[in-house]
Formats: sequence, C-alpha cells, structure tokens
Amino acid sequence: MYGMREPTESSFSGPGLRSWSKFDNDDNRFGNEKTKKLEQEMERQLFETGVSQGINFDMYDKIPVELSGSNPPKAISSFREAKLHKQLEYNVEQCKFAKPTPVQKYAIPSILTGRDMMACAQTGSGKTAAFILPIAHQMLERRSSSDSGNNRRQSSFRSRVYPRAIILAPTRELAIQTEEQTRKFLWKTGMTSVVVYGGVQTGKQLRDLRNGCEIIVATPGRLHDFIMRGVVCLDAVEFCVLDEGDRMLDMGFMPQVNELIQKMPKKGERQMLMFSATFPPEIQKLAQEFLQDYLFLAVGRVGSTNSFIRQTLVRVNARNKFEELVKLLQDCKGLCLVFVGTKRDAGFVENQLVREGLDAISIHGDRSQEEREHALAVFRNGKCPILVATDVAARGLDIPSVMWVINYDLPNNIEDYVHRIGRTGRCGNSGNAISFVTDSNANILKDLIHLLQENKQEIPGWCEEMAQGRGGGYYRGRSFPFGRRPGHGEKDFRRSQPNYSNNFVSQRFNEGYRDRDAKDDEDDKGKHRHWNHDPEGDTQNDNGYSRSSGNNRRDHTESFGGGKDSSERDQHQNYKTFKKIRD
Ligand SMILES: Nc1ncnc2c1ncn2[C@@H]1O[C@H](COP(=O)(O)OP(=O)(O)OP(=O)(O)O)[C@@H](O)[C@H]1O
Repeated sequence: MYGMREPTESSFSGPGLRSWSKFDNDDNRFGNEKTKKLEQEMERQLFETGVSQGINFDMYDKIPVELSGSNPPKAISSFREAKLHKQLEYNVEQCKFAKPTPVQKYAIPSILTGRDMMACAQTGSGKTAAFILPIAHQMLERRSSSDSGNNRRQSSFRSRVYPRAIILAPTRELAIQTEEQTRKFLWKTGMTSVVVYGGVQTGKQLRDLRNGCEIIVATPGRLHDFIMRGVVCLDAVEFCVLDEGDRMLDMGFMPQVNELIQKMPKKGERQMLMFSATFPPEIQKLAQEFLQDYLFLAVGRVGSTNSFIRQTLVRVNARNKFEELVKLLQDCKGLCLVFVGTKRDAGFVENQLVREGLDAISIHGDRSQEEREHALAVFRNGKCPILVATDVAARGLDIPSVMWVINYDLPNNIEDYVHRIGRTGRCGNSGNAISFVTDSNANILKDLIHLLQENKQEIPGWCEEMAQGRGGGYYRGRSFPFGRRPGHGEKDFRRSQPNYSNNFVSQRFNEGYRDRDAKDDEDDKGKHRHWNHDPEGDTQNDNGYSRSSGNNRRDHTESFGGGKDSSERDQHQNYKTFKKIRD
C-alpha cells in the first residue's frame, strides 16, 4: 500500500519524499521525535532551492498588464486574497513568496474560475507558480467535495495511472525542474507528482507512475510512450498545461502535442493553460484549436525581456571570437552561461575553454541524459561556473546566481534571444547579457534593436548601420510595415479579428502601456475598457516599458568603431566595454 512507509534517510529525494508528503500534519501516525526531525529536514531540503527575490522585485508592480477575453475576473493583490487551500498557503510561505508577481496576480484568479488561459510574462517572473497553485487548489477542492478523486486507488486496481493534470515541457531538464517546483506546492496535500522524460531507462519512471500520482510533468515523447504501453491513460485529465506554450506548438512539437491532447477530454471538459514569455501571433492562431473562450494575459509587451537585464552588443570578427570570449570570461564573476549555435560548437568551445584553464562544461542534445544532468548540477553548485550550451538550455531553467549570459553565437530569431538571456535577471535580480555580433547576424538585428530600444539599452552605431545596410532600414518609431512591429509577438491576436465576441473586453492596468499602443488600439476591432483599477494602487509606469524615443539612444559609433569587420580598434573598444560592464 502506498503512503504507509516510515520515511528513511534515503527518502529525502525521489518517490520516497513524495510518498511521505502524503501525510498530513494531523495524520502523522509515527509521531515520534525521530520522524518529526526527519520530516523537518525533508521540508527544509525541499524548500531550499529556487531563486530568492532580488532588489528589483517591486518593479514588477509597475509593468503594464493586459487581460482580455470575456468576463475577466478581478486580480488579487496578495496570496491570501486568492483563498487558497490552507496547506497551499503554508507551502507558499515556505517558498518565501511574500507577495504574488503580476502574472500570479492575474492568472491565479482566472484559472481558479475554471477558464482556459494563454499567458505571456517575462522570463523569471513566476509563471510556474501561477499555474500550479490554482490547479492544485482546484484539485484539492474537487477531491474534498466529491471524495471521488482518489486516482491512486482507482489506478492500482486497473494498474493504469489516470492523472488529473498534465504539464508538458519542451526539454527534459525543464520537466525535471517543474516537477520539483510542483512537489513543493503539493507538500503534505496528499497529492503527488511524477516526472517522465526521455533519454533514461523507463524502469524508475514506471515504478513512480505505478505508485500513483495526480500530476504528471512530461516531455511529450516519453508520455506518449507510456500511453502506448497502457501505463498512463489521459481520460481523466482535468488540466493540461503547455509550459513554454509557443515552443510546444511550433512545428517540432505540434504533431506530438496534438496527439496527446486528442487523448484528453475535449475542450470545455478540461482546462487548457498555455504559458510563455513569447507568443508570436501565428502560434496564438494555431493555439485556438485547443482553447475555448480563453483569457489572454500579457504582462509587459508580449515577447519582451525584463528590464533588469543589462544587454550589450559586442562587434567581433568570426575569426577571433574565441579569444574575445576568453578575455571576457576571465573577468566574469558568478555563473556564466555561454550559448552557441550547434552541438558541435558546444563541445568545441568547452574543450578550448578547458585548455585555457577555465572551469567549463557543456550541455547539448548529443550528450547522454546523465551527462546533461551532471553538467547542470555542477554548474548550479558552482563547481563549474561556465556552462556552454545549445538552445536545449534556453528555456525555463531557473538557476540562482547566473550573472552572465553570453551569446557566443546569436540565435536566428528574437524569441530564442529573449528566452536565452532570461536565464539571468530572474525574480527581480539583475543580470548581464552580452551578445557577439558578426556580419552573419544581420537577420536578427532589426528585432534586436527594437528590443534594446524598448528596454532603454545602448545601441552601438555600427549595429544600426549593419541593420540598415542589410535590411534596407530597420523600423524606428511607431509605424511598421503591415501594421505590426517586426518579428515577435504582440498582444492578444483576437483583438484584430472582426466581431470576435460580443463579450470580449480588454482591460489594461498600469496605464503607461497607452503611450505605446494608443495608435494600434484605435484600429482594433474589440471593445476596450481602460480601467484605472490597479490592485497595488500604483498606476505609474516608470520602468521603461513605454517605447523608447530617439533620446534614449546614444550614438555609440564613437565608442564601438565603424561598420567594417572587427578591427584592432573594435577589439580595444570591446575590452573597454567588458571592463565597464564588469565594474
Ligand atoms: N511571488 C514570488 N515571490 C518570490 N519569488 C518567486 C515568486 N514567484 C516565483 N518566484 C521565484 O522566481 C523564480 C522564477 O520563477 P519561474 O521559474 O516560475 O519563472 P518563469 O516566469 O516560469 O520563467 P521562464 O520564462 O524562464 O520559464 C523561481 O525561483 C521562483 O521560485
């Protein structure tokens, strides 16, 4: 029988800890001193991970928010206001979450009312808790009201698992991390979660599943595998989350995700939630297939970065990129994540750095899962403070003390840039992102310049020249061809659909947003209510979210050299830039 084992030292992690978490405070039948101590230790270990909130945390309240769709509920201003189950309140306290972030303020009440949701908020701003808490609350409520939710008993009879919630993630490491986070919130609720992902033997995951669970966090391939083997059945799914929703719906994942969703109860009988920091309009359109009467939440502009990350562009010559990297790394304090374009380059750069005497390790798709997890572990604990990575580490990973993200190779699209640099500057902490730019990067520069302008970052003169030279001029100011800013996602795409819905409203909070989007709004088809309501009573927007004007940009032609290939002067200036950033 599950849940009847006395916990042992070895149950500090993995399923042992999960099964112990089924005990409720009042139901501790081993109430002796030793057990209590063990339980306290398990609790301490469980809650000690995660990024502590940084000095900029209160700035989140000033970020403009848009909530659109029919009958949107009122935001909460404290976790208490959400009236979560008392064990969940306790677990939130243990996580040291003093107050909700904006995405939590708006998403928690929306999800609690049973609505589907597409939510877009900056990297590191607490999206994970924004969906897990209201899901866990509803599962607890429904279980206590109907007392029919013991899926474990049911599943052990049928030797099949019937999860009530599925959370899909694009990478194995993110799935592992999200399940760890889920475990915190489920602590002592009597509910458990299991993570399943590819690249490792199925044995342990199978045993965990057979012990029963309410929530499965998974990468799509492995979950599909377990369904085909008759281990998991999705008939009883009440909640489905696509974490990094835009990635889960892009061409790489869409067929698998679609197949999984088809195995769940149909629209309206399950709650569908999609979260990401980026949601390009074309992906929003695709997502319609899975959503019903959903609320769209945008914290800040869809696809933007947070303003706590200092972003710097450095012009380099492809030939001496590596030397530039070494120079830079010698001066970087704290953990440093270096993104490269290919798996081969990841191995190559790692080896070269080690030869230079630097403590580097790499993570990419050609490494075994064991190696990938080892690389992340030694990076996390600081034994190897430089992690060279492909985009496998670009999304979702929440690692404290990542002070630097270096784009050794820039990605091909702005969404990947946003996610990559979002590994630093999390939860109100400051961070630095440095991107090497070569002649072959002209394709991303327009979007990048726009993003930097928006966040009041320095834009070197050579960069503007480069963007203009290649693309026939980049877009400055408010008017963009085809009525949309280049490249990345914007607002709720339904607003531009004719007669979307009679009940459709779009509410805005922190009115600084108006400056930026005023013109777009006039053209929108939906009805808009502009409310002055602000749950924190703060309507000022001074965090740089209104689009920057030309005044915010300095002319850096002088300090970064001209538009030709990286010259000696460039290199000297690059060094000066590194020094400035470091100091
Ligand atoms: N209300 C809160 N108060 C303090 N810390 C919080 C709060 N909410 C979340 N955090 C912490 O902030 C960190 C980032 O949260 P999370 O990983 O959920 O961000 P995210 O928005 O999902 O980021 P990404 O877009 O990169 O996936 C975590 O370590 C989490 O524990």
